Amino acid sequence: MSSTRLAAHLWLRRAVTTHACRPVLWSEAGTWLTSATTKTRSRLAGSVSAALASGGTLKWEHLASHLRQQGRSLAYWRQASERTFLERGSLATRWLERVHLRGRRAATSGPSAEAASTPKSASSTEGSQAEGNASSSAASGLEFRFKLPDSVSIERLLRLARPHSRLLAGAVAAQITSALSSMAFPLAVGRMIDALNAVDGLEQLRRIAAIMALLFAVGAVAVGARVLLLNITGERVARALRKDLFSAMLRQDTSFFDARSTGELVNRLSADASSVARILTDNVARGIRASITTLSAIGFLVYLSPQLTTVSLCMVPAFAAGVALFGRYARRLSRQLLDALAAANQVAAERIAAIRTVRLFAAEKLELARYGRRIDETYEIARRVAVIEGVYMGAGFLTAQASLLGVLWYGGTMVYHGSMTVGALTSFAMYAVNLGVGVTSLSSAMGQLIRAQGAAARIFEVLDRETCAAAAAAAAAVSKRDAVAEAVKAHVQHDDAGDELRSSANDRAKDCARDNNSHQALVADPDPRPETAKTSSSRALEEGLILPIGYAPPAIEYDDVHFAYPTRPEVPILRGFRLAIEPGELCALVGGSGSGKSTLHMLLARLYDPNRGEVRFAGHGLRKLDASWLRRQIGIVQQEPVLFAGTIAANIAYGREAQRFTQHEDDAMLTASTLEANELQRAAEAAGAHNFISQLPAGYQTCIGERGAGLSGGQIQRIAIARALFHQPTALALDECTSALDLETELHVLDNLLQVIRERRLTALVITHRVPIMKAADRVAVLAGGLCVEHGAFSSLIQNPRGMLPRMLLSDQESVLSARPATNRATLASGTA
Ligand SMILES: Nc1ncnc2c1ncn2[C@@H]1O[C@H](COP(=O)(O)OP(=O)(O)OP(=O)(O)O)[C@@H](O)[C@H]1O
Repeated sequence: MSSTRLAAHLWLRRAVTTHACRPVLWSEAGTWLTSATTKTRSRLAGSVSAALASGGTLKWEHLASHLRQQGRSLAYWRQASERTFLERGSLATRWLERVHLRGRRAATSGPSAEAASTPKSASSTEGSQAEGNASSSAASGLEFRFKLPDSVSIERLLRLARPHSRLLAGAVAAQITSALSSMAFPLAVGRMIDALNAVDGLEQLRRIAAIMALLFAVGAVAVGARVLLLNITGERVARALRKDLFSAMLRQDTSFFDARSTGELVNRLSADASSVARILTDNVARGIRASITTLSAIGFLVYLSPQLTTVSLCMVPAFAAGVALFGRYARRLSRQLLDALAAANQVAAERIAAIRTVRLFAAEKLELARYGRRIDETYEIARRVAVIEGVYMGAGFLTAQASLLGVLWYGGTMVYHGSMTVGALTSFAMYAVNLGVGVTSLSSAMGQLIRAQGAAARIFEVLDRETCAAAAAAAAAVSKRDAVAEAVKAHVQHDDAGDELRSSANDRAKDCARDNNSHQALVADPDPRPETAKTSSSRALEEGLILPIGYAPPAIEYDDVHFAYPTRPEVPILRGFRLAIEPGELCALVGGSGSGKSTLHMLLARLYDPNRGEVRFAGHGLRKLDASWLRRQIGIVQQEPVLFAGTIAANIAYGREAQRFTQHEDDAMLTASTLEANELQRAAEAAGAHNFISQLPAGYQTCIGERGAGLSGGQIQRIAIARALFHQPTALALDECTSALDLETELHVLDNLLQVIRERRLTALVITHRVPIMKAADRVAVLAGGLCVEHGAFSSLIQNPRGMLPRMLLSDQESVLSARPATNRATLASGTA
């Protein structure tokens, strides 16, 4: 095996074994990877890790064939000099996501996928790997099982507590103290019994009692300290886990959320995190205490009678075998139980969030039954857990009792023959009981720890999942050093900022290129707005490229964009969409329902990446840009905007508040009241929201409920528009954002918006069915069949009798007219279409 292939092989193995999976056909991967660059390999490593972490069963043949395709494409990519490895990596990422989804479907569709992945196939493959025989592996259609781990290693679980090791050490010290103080008790009882026959018995009794009183006092303090320290440690572990988990969730790409429910994710944050934390800390302490009890009990037993100790320990091997069996079964059930509970919570969370819909359809009974079914499933698994726990604990108890009986019988015989005192036998029996308690408690702690592994697996699944965006960001960081200098030059030339600014920007670009830590690339800032209002800030963020575009409106370009949603990879939405919007141009986007108009916005904001082709903002491929910066540039108003519970002012200021927080994180949360009231009002006026807001009792400080509860649909839309405008974007992406308004208000709001777009010279991509907007737009683009079928001025498109636009408007009009009473027809025909 050549050194490159060996490196590729080692890489893939590392990526895969990290997630405890069984990979096959190493040599196949090696063959392809020899032609890949180091960077591509590292990208792909991330992708494979992500796919593995997400679980499912992936078909190796898919992976192999796609790797080959990637190899072919690589030659093409090499020719296209302006494209970086980043795109290649990203394509690989997307493909792996698709394979992952296929794998998930295969896993859910039946046991065949599972069956195909036999240990035999794995081992035979490892054999082929050792041989490094590419041809034999290529011919094979073996499967390669990406298995979601049922559990994580106990070692990894224990590592969660490492940052709190001091507290934990305190708790352990307290635990040891309390365990040792109580371990002296049986010895003291034996001595007391034997003292009754001694000459100075009373004196001995007094002395022993005094020592015991002291030990008990120390033990009581130790118990209190242990409980306190353990609780605090548990809470700290839970806090850290939740923060890490939430942060990992926020980092995930949008398709991650398409495939998972809110309830399930919230369940991981709440139940799983606290279960892991509590079980971890409680059981670590309990396990330590049990170990001390067990070991010291054995020590005392050996000290009192080695012969009798042998009798009492003869049951231990049988018990250990029981523990091992129980562990395997309990781990699997524990994971199933958590999954079932999460599914039940998902139903509850979704139905409670949509309680109005449930009521309107009088579906309470249906939902109760649905939830009941889920909970019954949970109960069924919990019942099985209870049964095996019961059997396990019962067997443990029986072992302990049998061992005690053996001690009493055999020890009694020894006392009878005079080879042991009554006191010693009493002490021995008590230590034997302690041993039983210690072993039972140790095994129970192990059992709990095993169950925690199941919950932890659900948490690590998210924590370990590398996102497409993260992969791209990492790649961007690598390529940014060169790109920043290039971009600064390009944009300063593009901008009207003048020679002075240009030279300053170039200076900074040179500085930046000199800077080894080019994550901190600073670029020129010709933006005269106050620091807090800048959207094209020169501030360096950690990831991607930040352009110094200042007031200059950006160009937006869709270049041969192909796209299918990751959750439905087989349904193409865009099939080579091309559209170039000039800086400061207002483009109206028209198309049938479901044609992919909103998808174009999603791609522009980089909530998804195209499968092929590129979206460019201000001349740069989106993958090269810092995603947060990009999103701050674009004011998006979705068709059904979502508001958060809080004041109206806080909702309007949301984007800017987030920006400020990112830039001055130390300042803690900025409240809306600290933000500029006048500007806020201007944004609301432009959105046509000021009038109704000022009529509310608390005006801008009026509190609204979750998802804007307490406001009408039209009011929510207007606040969302104000939120987008207050954000100070350089581009606007509006998605039928006035559809909930009455015609008069809508025209008023649209009028304001058009004025703002013109005044601020915003580049705008407005999805609409409204003729006034199409007329006002510089250009109308028509989307059909995943393509831009025509574009141009409204006046010219509408006059083309064979064009799409007239047909589309006509069919819209006809469907509206046929649905309305005759009296409205004339008005609608002349007013709207
Ligand atoms: N998250 C998603 N996952 C999978 N498919 C999706 C997703 N979002 C949208 N789609 C599908 O993509 C297609 C285009 O959706 P999109 O929302 O872009 O259409 P649209 O043109 O904006 O429609 P409308 O005018 O009705 O809002 C639709 O067929 C839709 O079912």
